[in-house]
Amino acid sequence: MGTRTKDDFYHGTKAGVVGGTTMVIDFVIPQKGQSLLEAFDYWMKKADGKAVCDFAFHVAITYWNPKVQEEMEILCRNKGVNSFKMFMAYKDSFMIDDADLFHAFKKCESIGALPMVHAENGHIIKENSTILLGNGTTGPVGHQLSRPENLEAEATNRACVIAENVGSALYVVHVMSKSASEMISKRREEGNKRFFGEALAAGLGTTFPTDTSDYASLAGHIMGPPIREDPNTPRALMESLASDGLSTTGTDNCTFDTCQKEMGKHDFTRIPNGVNGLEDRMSIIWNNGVKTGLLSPEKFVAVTSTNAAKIFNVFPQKGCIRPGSDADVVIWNGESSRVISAKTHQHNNDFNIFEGMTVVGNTEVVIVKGKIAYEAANNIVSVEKGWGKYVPTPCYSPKVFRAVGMVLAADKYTDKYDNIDLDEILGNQRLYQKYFDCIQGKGKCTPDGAELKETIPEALKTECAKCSDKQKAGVEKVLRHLIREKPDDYKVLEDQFDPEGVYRKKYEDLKKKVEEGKPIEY
Ligand SMILES: NC(=O)NCCC(=O)O
Ligand SMILES: [Zn+2]
Repeated sequence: MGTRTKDDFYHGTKAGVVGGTTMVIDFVIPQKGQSLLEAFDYWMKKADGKAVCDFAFHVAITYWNPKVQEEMEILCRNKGVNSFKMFMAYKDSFMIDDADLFHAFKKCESIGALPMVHAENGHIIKENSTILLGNGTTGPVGHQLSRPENLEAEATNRACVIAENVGSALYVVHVMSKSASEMISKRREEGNKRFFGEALAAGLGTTFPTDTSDYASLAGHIMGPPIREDPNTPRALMESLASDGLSTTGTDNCTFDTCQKEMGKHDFTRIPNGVNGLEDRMSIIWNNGVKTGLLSPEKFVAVTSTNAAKIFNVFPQKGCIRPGSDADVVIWNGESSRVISAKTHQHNNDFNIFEGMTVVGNTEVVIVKGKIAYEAANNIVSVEKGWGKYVPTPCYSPKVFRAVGMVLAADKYTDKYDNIDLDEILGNQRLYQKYFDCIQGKGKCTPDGAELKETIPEALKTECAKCSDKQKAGVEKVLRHLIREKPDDYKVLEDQFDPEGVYRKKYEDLKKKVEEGKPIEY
């Protein structure tokens, strides 16, 4: 905040790739009052041509007004952004209040996006900080004292309560304490599978140093919410991942060097918040999760890759190895060991929070979109600057908007027209043309045609989440017919309903399946 991170998109993604991460989702953070679209474009310029693996964006909402709402819609519909982060901390800069959180969550729900929160009570942090500084506690330990675990748990619970009142989904980023993780896991156990929590490499892999004499080490570990001192926290967070209480693992990779961290030498509130994690995330999770018996290798894949790909709606392009998926492949050696050090890491930084730790479980070979990018054997890093491209994350992620029990009867499409004879329409050119003209807005619509026209955009985005089985079969029939018999009409509809090409990848998969005569999976 107020100072530039050491890792740019080149160094950050390179570190990620060497460690086995083949796609990143970064946070676009607009300044208060700045256009969200302008901030998005600025971030795109920072990433494009530099990233060595694919990337996507979450966009932060740092203030609230009608223009923000409009821009959220544009980002969602046309730019491939399906998640927005709100800060409950950083009072007087990025924090927004509960009413705005309520409205932002509501907006997300209405446009098929996922609201994310940084959950800490910013008001109390500010009051605590003032008292601590007044008492002469100016060093990094003040950061920890001003942000106790209960402020994270309280805000996490509050975010859940707000989302429950709105009826929205929720994703809590960087969950750093057991009590905060329990706020989410409790809801998930009760059946709300639309709430998700993310653990970080930092929280799973280390604790805050106890040697209070080493400023560089203490400041190097400063982030929000804090890395906890409690030695039980890393295991508790890993157990939560194992039991499906938390769903994903990220890094919030945000590195500052020793010199930048010096900014807060005499006032802990001025220490830039952020630590590394991208390069070591996978090894930390294997070492502390799989080697300890808490996670199975399958669960390791789920929490490091597949779950995130599904939640952010880039599955099966990412998050699995299948015909048609991107060839992002990590060959993993579950027994090789390495000592983590800033002297040897790929980050553009002089500090590593895992310094000196021996981790078992490391990358052997990393392939990014079909190209070998790293070979451990001879420590060959052959990443290519700019090889990474922007991956749109389409709204209405089925994982978020079609979670168990979410689609209530009232959320289903009407069954009024379920008995219409599709074969008759598709087999009769004159009848077919009438429907086709109606959908394009070029001709009059029958009531069922009008209903269809209304429904198509959402049904395509949600992969027919609100369709009954019968309706899904009908959709499949129509799509097959269009792809096989009317490819030009299919193209017209593709241009009409996906002008920016945000959903094209999904359509292409579907098209391929139809061409291969395979059933469409919903
Ligand atoms: N986690 C962390 O301290 N990152 C910097 C900004 C933020 O809190 O999101
Ligand atoms: Zn944050």
